[in-house]
Amino acid sequence: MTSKQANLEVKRIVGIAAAGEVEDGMVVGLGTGSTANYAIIRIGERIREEEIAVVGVPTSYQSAIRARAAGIRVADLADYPELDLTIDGADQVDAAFNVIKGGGAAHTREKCVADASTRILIVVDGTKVTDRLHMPVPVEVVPYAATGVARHIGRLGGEAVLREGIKKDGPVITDNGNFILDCAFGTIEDPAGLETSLNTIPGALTSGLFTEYAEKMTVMVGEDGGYRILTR
Ligand SMILES: O=C(CO)[C@H](O)[C@H](O)COP(=O)(O)O
Repeated sequence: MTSKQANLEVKRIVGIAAAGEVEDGMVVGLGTGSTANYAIIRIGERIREEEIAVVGVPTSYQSAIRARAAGIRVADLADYPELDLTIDGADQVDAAFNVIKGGGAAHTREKCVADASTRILIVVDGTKVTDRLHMPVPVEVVPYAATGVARHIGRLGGEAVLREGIKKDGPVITDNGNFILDCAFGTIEDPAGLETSLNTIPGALTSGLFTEYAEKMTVMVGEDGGYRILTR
């Protein structure tokens, strides 16, 4: 097995475990990315096997497409402004449960759904757990303001790089029609303060820093053929 296959297997195991937390009658936020996809597939299987009623609120076109394919009834956040549970992946999680998301450029909708949820289950592999957040923070920006936002990021001590597509020439366009700036700050000493600063930049829609949800968050870490619950 290659290391990529092994990593996917870890994501599969933890995604399936998270789907086990879904109960009959729940409205569930469906995160974006490879780990969340495994949870979506398993929720669909459980709906058929156990005849449970679950409504899914997707966080992206990707999760909406996957949810429909899995047989999950899909609804809008506007239909269900309060959710029982959200299952989502992450790119980095620190010891205080501050999280960086947005590797898939879906963090704006992911943050809206997380905010509306009573509980958040974050599903990651062990490589994403760190003492201090240090990876670049994705910031979704209105294209008109991208240059100005990048200058603000520089004044905050960061370095912003416009994300470009892998299978598309030119900038990545989010599900909301915006650009992504990946903003490197080195080790982030004050994640909550940085999130607040990023929130005040005109034209910056949403940062991938999630610092306000630790109280309602459970972090499941896949490893060694199983998973563990991270403690804060
Ligand atoms: O934030 C995200 C998408 O915007 C993803 O949840 C995050 O990038 C993790 O993805 P994966 O489970 O594929 O590693």
